[in-house]
Amino acid sequence: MTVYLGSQPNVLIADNNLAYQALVKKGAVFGGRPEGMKKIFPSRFSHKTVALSSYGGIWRVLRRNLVGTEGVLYPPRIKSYSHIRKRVLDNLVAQLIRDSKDGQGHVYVREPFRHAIISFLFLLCFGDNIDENKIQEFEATQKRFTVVSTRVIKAYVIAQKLWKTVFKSVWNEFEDVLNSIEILIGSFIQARKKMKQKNEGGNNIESSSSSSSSSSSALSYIDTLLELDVQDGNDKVNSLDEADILSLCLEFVNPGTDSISTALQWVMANVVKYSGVQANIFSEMNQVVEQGQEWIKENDLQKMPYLKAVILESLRRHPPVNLVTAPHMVTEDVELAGYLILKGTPVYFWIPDMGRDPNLWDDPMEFNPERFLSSDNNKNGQQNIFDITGNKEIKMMPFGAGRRICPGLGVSMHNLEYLAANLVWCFEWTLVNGENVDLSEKIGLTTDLKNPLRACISPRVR
Ligand code: HEM
Repeated sequence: MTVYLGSQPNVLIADNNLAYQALVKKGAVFGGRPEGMKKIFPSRFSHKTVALSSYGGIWRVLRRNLVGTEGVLYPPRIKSYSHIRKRVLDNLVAQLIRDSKDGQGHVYVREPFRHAIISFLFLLCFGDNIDENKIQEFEATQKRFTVVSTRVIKAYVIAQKLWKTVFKSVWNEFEDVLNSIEILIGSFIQARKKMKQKNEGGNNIESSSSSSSSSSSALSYIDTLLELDVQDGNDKVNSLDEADILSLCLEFVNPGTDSISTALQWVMANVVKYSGVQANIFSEMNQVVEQGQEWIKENDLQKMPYLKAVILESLRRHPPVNLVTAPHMVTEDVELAGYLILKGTPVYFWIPDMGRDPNLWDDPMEFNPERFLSSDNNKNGQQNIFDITGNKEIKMMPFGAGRRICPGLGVSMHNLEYLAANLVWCFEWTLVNGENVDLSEKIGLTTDLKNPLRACISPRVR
């Protein structure tokens, strides 16, 4: 049996409160991962990743390495990657200007956004000194990997254990793309190892922050993985092998790329559709940044509650991830709302329903950022900030909730705010003549716009 929480036709139980109980109160019980997911991928592809590990020792070590105090996604460290974000922003703005000249003023945003996000995650993963052409090579291979992986999953759903025999061409294609990825990532790992050896005895890897020199600087995910020891049952401590590192790097770059870039596309679709929203963001920015400032800086963002409300409203109304990326599995028999859910049962949470519950939100299908602007002020005179983690109650859960909550939450929110703010600061966005923005959804691994966003942009003069 499979349990779905949400209100889709095949759903057994529909209630936000149940999601809260399952994910937060009984988090450890609902924190497993079905074994079936691991069987899909061949053995050379390691299963030692955060998302695929069941709740327990290995999961804890890998997750702490990612988001704990020594990790690259540790929230206070996120701002220290501002040089990478600025490099990505400059490229994105230049690309949009080029595209708008070719397209007589209008641009399609999906590919430029995707390239910006993959560049950011790539540089965070493999080191901030890598050239643009390597990013492009990786992006092309990664795109192929995503396409082929989707075929693999379909083949597995149809033929289960026999998929490699029944769908031999898919298997060959998968082997081929894995080879390319292995070679590419292997070369990044070697380059990073060499650079570390060169720096040994001298520079601390975190100390400098140059972004263009060949001796890189900011802590990268690869650095943390190369140093990591994992206890593999029976008290045996091992360092990660190359297959583990490969899988962890893919886990770092792949899901984040599509989810952040799709989320950014939804934000900008609403900005273009509702000119009042754009005007409010721009007016808020004008009140907090200095005159003539060329771009919105990281520290400016915390003075922009309206911008944050727009991002939250977009994630509520259009969560990019629909079913929690990987299904949860119940690790022991548990009772939920009178249902006995047996150990080993996969449980899916239909994320969009959680944020569109009419019992919790007025006019849930309306795009209304003001709903996040609480009139209560706390002691410091700052606006109360909506708790997106769901720790107190679940009203929406674009990043999941509980122990398995997305470790990329902090970096994703920060990147979304930074990029959306700067896109409005650099350009005025308007509808292409005679067109409206179509907010219909296309549901896949992420929920994308059915018709990719196209808009006119005019650089703002300052
Ligand atoms: C807008 C951007 C993003 C959204 C909406 C999103 C959403 C999600 C959701 C819904 C889950 C499932 C949580 C659960 O199982 O309960 C998840 C898990 C995960 N996400 Fe994200 N994600 C985003 C960005 C990222 C980024 C940038 C990274 C890494 C750099 C990342 C890495 C992961 C990992 C490793 C997990 C598995 C966590 C675990 O099993 O403990 N995500 N994400």
